[in-house]
Amino acid sequence: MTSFLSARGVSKTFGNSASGVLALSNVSLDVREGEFVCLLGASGCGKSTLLNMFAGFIPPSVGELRLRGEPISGIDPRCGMVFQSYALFPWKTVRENVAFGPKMRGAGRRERRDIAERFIEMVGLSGFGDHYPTELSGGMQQRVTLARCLAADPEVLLMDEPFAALDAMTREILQEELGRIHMRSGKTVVFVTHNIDEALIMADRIVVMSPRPGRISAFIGNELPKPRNIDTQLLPSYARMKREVWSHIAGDMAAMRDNN
Ligand SMILES: Nc1ncnc2c1ncn2[C@@H]1O[C@H](COP(=O)(O)OP(=O)(O)OP(=O)(O)O)[C@@H](O)[C@H]1O
Repeated sequence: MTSFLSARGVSKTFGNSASGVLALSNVSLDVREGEFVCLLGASGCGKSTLLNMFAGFIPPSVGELRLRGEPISGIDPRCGMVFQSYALFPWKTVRENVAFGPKMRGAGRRERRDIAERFIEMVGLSGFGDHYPTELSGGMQQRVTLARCLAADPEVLLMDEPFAALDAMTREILQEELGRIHMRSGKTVVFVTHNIDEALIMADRIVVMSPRPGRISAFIGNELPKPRNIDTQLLPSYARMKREVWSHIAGDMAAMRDNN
């Protein structure tokens, strides 16, 4: 079976090979269509580097990345990226921001408006279509970013710590909402985080990464029942999973200390 999104033997060195930084070493990963994968690990283990390679922003030094069996050789409209900072057009309204993707692919005025309204509603911002980003809170701006990405209808959502800048309560609400949107849309998601709870709430599968050099140290399937929300964290199975994930991360950190 051809995997939907894959990395095969991928390494990345920044700078020249003699004095450069080996950010990723021999990473292989297969993401199934519709799967929600979290890349989890401490700072500097290459999570963003791997995500940026899936997005086609940077090429690997060694190895290959593929989407639907085709090599990823540059930025591909089938992949939508959501960053930690909101990256909205400040001079456009919420509706215009969300309608940007459909406009780029040639949708007419009416269709653009309908699509924008649908996604604005999906992220819980009905009534804010005429507002400008600066008139919204950080959490609302991140909802707009998510709506804009979804409205462009990418096959894969690549998300780099999208909720890291938000307060804890807003983050939990948006995690729940993204989980709901994922269940409904069936999109494939690769989501970077260094937060174990976030990975446990969001992921179908957690890919634990460790630093120096960045590599994958464990794949952990997450069978916690869905939809997941704050109550999920009270389940005994949640505590068991958290202990399992933490034991991998703590093991990696101990190994790193011993090597220093
Ligand atoms: N453009 C670059 N030039 C040089 N080194 C880089 C570049 N991008 C990343 N690196 C290095 O590669 C390594 C992995 O970085 P990366 O940002 O992928 O890690 P990360 O796991 O996403 O970290 P964080 O959680 O802090 O964002 C780090 O040592 C980093 O300094």
